[in-house]
Amino acid sequence: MAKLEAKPRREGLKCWQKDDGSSSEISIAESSSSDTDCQPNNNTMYHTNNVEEQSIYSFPRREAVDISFKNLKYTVKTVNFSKCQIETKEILRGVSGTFASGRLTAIMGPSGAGKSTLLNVLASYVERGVSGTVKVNGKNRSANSEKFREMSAYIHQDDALRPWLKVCEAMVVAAHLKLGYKVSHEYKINLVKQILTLLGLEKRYNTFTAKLSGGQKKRLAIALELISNPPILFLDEPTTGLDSSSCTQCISLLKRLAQEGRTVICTIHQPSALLFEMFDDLYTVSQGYCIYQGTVKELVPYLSDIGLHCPNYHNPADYLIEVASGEYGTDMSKMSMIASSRKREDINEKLAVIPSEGDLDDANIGFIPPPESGGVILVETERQKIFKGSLRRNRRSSEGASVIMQFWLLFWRNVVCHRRHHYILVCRILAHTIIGALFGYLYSGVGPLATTVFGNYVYVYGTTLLIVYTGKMSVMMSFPIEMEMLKREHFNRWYKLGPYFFSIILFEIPFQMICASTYLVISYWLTGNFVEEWRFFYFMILALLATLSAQSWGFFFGATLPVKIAVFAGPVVAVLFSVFGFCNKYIDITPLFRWMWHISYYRVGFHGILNTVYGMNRKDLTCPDTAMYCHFKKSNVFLTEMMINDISMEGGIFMMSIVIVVMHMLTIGVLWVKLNKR
Ligand SMILES: Nc1ncnc2c1ncn2[C@@H]1O[C@H](COP(=O)(O)OP(=O)(O)OP(=O)(O)O)[C@@H](O)[C@H]1O
Repeated sequence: MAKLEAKPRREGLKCWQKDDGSSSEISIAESSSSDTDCQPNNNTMYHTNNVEEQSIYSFPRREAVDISFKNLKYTVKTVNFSKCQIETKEILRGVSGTFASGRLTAIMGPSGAGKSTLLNVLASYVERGVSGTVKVNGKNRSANSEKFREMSAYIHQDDALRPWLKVCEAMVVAAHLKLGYKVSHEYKINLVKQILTLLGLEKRYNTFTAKLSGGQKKRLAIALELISNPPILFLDEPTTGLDSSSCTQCISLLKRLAQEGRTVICTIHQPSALLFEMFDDLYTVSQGYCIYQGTVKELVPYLSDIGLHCPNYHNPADYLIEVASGEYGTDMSKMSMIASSRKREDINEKLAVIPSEGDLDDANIGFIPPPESGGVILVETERQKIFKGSLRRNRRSSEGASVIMQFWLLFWRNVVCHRRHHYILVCRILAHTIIGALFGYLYSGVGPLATTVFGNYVYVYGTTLLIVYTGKMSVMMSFPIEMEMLKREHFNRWYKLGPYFFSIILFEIPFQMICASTYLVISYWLTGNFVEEWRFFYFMILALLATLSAQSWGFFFGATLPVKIAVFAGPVVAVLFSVFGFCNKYIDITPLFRWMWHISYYRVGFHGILNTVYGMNRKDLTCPDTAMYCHFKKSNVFLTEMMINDISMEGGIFMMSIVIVVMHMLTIGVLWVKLNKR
């Protein structure tokens, strides 16, 4: 007990600390003097040097939200290879509890106890395999409740942030996405600065997120979610990877957010005594059981009551983990029974006044009207507008930005990130240019001659191979790299999948077309294939469709398979398709595999390109003056011998267009399942 009563130096923690260690006299106007992109029109609100004064202004207050859950179970099916059977593993074994508003709650327990799982289940991040009830202010919450998603934000352990965005840009994009365009730009900028100040990041306004420290990244991840002012915050191990000072900063920030009326729940591994004391409540999990729920202060007396005496001068958090790890031979199921039979008067009294019926999606949980006076007067009118807008939005349960604006913002973000990370784009263009010049040099002048038809055939073969591989491989990694960020942003309702997907492909498609065109124009010209404009036009159309078909397959593999499998499965499937039609004649293919010949976009592209070169009534090829016999003088002879003299150009264009559309639709489908079937 004596140990618990030794209070940390709260004065130093109460305020949010700036990165330079000081805790007051913050002037955003001063720190952001070099701002360009994110500068508000009227910055009067920030010309205060008084932290307390700034902290009066806060978000429109939302109704307090209490979460209670009963008999929550989570089971997964695992394959036992040694026994060749599927086993069911119970990870949460019927846990119950309550997380109250205005409290900072820690979910603690040894590694593998089920902390993250409990957080995932409560945040609705996992839905399959979950049973039991979760109530929000007494209303039943369904697993896929939109209302609950709107009320909560989930901040994951890994700081999945876009490294090439500045802090202010990341915040402003999030503000546009979450608040929509009915809210003025000035308000959003002010809000962004307000939040960054609150989190001690105002001096990092123009810093790239890649250059932030671990603690700053964590705070930025929280700041991004605070824009929509959610009353519930879930955080998975927010202190992992932070030094003790950053941990203290982070937890004191969470405490402050809780004190404003939010329900803040976070998992934590093994906090120091100082950190431990900063939490209000504690929920301890071990082997899927809840072995303690109550206030931090009550922990040591409670453990003593059940015969577990925390030694003097021992960190109670460490002792709790030792108990939960079974170091004192305690039976967790028995401890869980004792914990559940224990009454928590404070929480139970509070919950008793909440009417407990109906579903959350039918309930009107929204904003509390702002006080008539108080707050920063300069922005009061705007606040009122926002508040009313938020109320309306809340009633309609609608999104922030419209779908078109979501697309536009995400596209802009994508372009900015690529522009800053441009060496990959430059490499892609350079590679196509160099290989175009190389191929053009190797097969220089083969186009018009009857004696070099096979050389030209190899050039077309190499061309198809190149554009198919560059189309596919350049995008295969897009989604695996993006997936964590996409999951976080989509789960926290920043945007819908459709606008996100189109913002990606509408950058990649034109860029791949530019790359492929660079190669095609250079090599086509150097090989002397240019005869007529319309042939070149068909050549380009077919080649570009082939590269875009491959690209759509690349997106599909990237979205479907783990990176390590995608990088070899993609090329393997590409080779498989190339076999059926690249150099094979239809009659040589085993009937069993002829369907592959029909669906191979490789074959369609390759044959179509050859037809643009030698088909469609091409004039006689040039033969040597001395030649007695010139076999391929009539280019059609070559196509007949290769059994590709009856190519339908329109059919090929149609088939590859269908491949592109179908594969993109399948990719959207796969991503949708990954994001929504959790
Ligand atoms: N989908 C799953 N399939 C199989 N096992 C799972 C699954 N999800 C969680 N587990 C197992 O459930 C247990 C609890 O996992 P969880 O991530 O919740 O632990 P934790 O308490 O957060 O641990 P840590 O502190 O190490 O992150 C672990 O043994 C984990 O391997």
